Amino acid sequence: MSIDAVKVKLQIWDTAGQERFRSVTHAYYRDAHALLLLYDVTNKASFDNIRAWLTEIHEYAQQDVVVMLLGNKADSTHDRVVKREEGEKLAKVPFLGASAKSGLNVELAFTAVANKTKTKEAETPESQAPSGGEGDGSGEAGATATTGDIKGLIRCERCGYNTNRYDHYIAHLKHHSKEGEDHRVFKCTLCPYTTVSQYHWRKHLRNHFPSKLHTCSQCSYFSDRKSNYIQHIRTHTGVRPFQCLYCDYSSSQKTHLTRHMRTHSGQSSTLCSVKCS
Ligand SMILES: Nc1nc2c(ncn2[C@@H]2O[C@H](COP(=O)(O)OP(=O)(O)OP(=O)(O)O)[C@@H](O)[C@H]2O)c(=O)[nH]1
Repeated sequence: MSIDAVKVKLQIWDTAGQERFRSVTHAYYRDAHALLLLYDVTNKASFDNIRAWLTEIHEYAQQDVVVMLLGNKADSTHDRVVKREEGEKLAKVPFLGASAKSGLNVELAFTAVANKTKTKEAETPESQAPSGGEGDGSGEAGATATTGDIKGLIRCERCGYNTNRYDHYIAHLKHHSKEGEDHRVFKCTLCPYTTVSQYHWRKHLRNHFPSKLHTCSQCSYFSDRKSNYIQHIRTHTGVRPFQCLYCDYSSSQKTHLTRHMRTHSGQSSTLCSVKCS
């Protein structure tokens, strides 16, 4: 397949899933660059087996192997016994609902792992995502299975921005190509989420702080405590409202002034370095 005008050759091995073939399977995935792990959404046992497969992968596959979990037969909405959320929650690997019958997300799954494998192996940071790979969004119970399902799979090598959506990634790349563009990336310090959109960043933070949150308009700082936020803002404005009574020292933070004052009172072994040493 073609990824960003680069031809990527995939050699695909369909291994037998049954327990009795497991030892044969080890040999297959030992040298694999990527593994697509499938279960049948109409068969609970196949889903329950996934944990065992993940353990095997952890034990036998290459450490940096690209793994993706697929909940197949998404078209069988009436017979579904494994909810989509269960698949998403099962492992910290990208998940897609798929259907070999309707073709839902089949191409996307291969494109995504090929892209990830290519990016991982490329020495240069110039790797880019493919421009296609849209899922048709049909067949998933209560949810649309689209490109948006591959969590954090696509990462911008230039700035660390990562997304689960190709369309967002492509939009993100434009930030790098525009001359003079502000390359700010907004990061969540509580989880790996990053975005170039301040709007989405604020929206995301509400997941962590549903009630009150103060976000800095100039950087990725946020706090649920107003006093901390006000203190942070002074790092941008340069305002230093806390003045020493004995010398020229001033600080943006009260705690810094308190520490400084000890140099005058003799409580600190350090001497004041501003004027009165
Ligand atoms: N409805 C539906 N049926 C499917 C889908 N994929 C596979 N099947 C059916 O599920 C059955 C098993 O498919 P296989 O491709 O043999 O499954 P497998 O996992 O390769 O089986 P092993 O060879 O035992 O590992 C067949 O009857 C397929 O027609 C799908 O996406 N939707």
